[in-house]
Amino acid sequence: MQDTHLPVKNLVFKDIVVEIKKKTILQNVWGRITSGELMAVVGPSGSGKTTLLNVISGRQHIKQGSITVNGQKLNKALSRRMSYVLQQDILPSKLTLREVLHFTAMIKLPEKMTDFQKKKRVDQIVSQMELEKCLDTVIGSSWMRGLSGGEKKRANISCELLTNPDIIIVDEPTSGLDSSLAYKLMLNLQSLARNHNKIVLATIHQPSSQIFHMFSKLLVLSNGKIVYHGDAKNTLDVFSEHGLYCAEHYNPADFILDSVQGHSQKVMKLIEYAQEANQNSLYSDSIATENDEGPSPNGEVTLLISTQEEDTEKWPTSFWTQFRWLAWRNFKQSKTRIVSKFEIFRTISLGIAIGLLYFQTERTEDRIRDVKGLLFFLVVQWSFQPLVEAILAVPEDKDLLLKERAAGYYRLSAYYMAKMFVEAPLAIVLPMVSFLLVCLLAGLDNPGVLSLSVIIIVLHAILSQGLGLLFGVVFLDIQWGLTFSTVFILVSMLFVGFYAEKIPPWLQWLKNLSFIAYSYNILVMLEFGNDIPIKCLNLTTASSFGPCKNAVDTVPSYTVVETANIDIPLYGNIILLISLLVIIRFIGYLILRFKHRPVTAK
Ligand SMILES: Nc1ncnc2c1ncn2[C@@H]1O[C@H](COP(=O)(O)OP(=O)(O)OP(=O)(O)O)[C@@H](O)[C@H]1O
Repeated sequence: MQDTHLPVKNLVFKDIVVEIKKKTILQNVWGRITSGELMAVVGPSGSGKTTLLNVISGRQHIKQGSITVNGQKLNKALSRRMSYVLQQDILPSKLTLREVLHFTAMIKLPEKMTDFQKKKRVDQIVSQMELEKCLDTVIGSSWMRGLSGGEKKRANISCELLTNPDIIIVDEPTSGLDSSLAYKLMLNLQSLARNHNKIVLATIHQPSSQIFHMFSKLLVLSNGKIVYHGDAKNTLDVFSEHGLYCAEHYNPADFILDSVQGHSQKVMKLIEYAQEANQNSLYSDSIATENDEGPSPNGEVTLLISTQEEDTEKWPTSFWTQFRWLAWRNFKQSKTRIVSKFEIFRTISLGIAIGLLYFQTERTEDRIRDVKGLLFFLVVQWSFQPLVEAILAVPEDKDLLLKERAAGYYRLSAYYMAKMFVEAPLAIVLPMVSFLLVCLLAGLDNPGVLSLSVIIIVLHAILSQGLGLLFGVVFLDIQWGLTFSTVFILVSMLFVGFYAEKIPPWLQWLKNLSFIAYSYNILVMLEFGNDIPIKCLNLTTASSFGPCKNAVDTVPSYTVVETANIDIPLYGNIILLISLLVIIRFIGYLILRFKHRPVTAK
């Protein structure tokens, strides 16, 4: 994939200053790493290691400083030659490792590679990371057994290695692993640097002495400042020159970490020494300064890329490929929820129960309210069910989406369309089956009316699902999503006019927001908007239905619509329903795009 590129020779970062919420997290941090080297970033917890990796990978805004690759400022094209393995192993829990690697290869490797070449690339990585034995094991989660911690970490790294990046950034690769697994994993990373000429940059919390000796370069941070930066093998000499002596047989990494806790006089001297080294070596470095235009005025990572380059290289795969593979993965990940026997049982049994309650309802004056009640109930049922399902579906892949967006895996539009496509059966098949079942049992079986009503209930369910996705992406939290949606649906129900016919004038406007009202009104107009006769009761004087009071035997059905206080005509309601459906989906997309824009990887 990189054949057409010049090889990456070095990565240099200079004078990096990061401030978060007015707190200085990194202060004049600098460093240089060349291909074939493994650089470790060590330091006490909270010293700024992850922040530094976020900066180098272009995911954290900086107040000051610059990052260059081969002397060229970091830009989108160069960023694509880096891979960032996050500390957390965020992978789709229900897929097997083989499926995850296959998906990643299909989405991330360029379209011009054949499927065979992509498969070969996967095999190569699997063998490099020694993952052959667990290819058919599911990834797993805290609720479901799957890959072990070490396997999951290697799986995570493998996904990032598929594109054959030149710069590999890994945050805490050994956390949670036992010493032998940690050692093996670091051997893998060392081999990537040494044998494949990559630049490998990793933060390590507490390396063993065996692991320490694998590092070519070391960068020691304390409270956001550099205490040491240089060859790993020279670290102890520099420390001892400043009065910090490591006892024989003591783990050098432990010694370094113990020494830099707090800012003693000796550590302050080391910080000064590191700053001097920065002045003396790095600024005279011709590679670092070549093509370097200095820090951007606002201190942010400048993305120097031509429009043409961006257009042609922004995504490795087309929208269609991304949509297809995202739909495939989404289905695999959510199929137990989408094709759920519980869901089918709930829908059918509830359908039969409702159908039997309203069994073969006669067209008589006293049953008009029952039929309207049934239609109202069905609309409410298909408001709650798809909406709740969609709210539960969004947080399911929140972390995965944020991680993959930050790494530029795919277009957000491809993700959103795939999600809608995969979730669609819940909003199409189930309401359709349930509605037909209930209506046939209840005797609402006029073929013309029934077929149009089914379409309306499906549109309503799709709208409710869209609202669920919208609330899901707004809150990205199940509890908040469910709480808000319950209030929203219950208020929408109140404003239909079914429970309260006289709504106070100052609250009338809320009627327009009731999405339930549009669908319910349409169903009433379809069911009663014809001249099929309704039998009046004999009690003409006591009749509760106005049109029957004129001592007539029957009245046409449309008199129900005329007396129903519906102020928008049938087509107006249909247009409003469809418009709402499109607008809600679009707002959901915009919120996902702009509210949850990935900035940092942590
Ligand atoms: N979004 C944020 N808001 C406020 N403070 C933050 C934020 N992100 C990071 N920090 C602070 O920045 C400092 C450096 O954090 P960072 O995660 O880079 O440290 P670290 O060395 O990677 O720590 P650890 O080894 O525990 O992962 C910490 O004090 C942290 O609390």
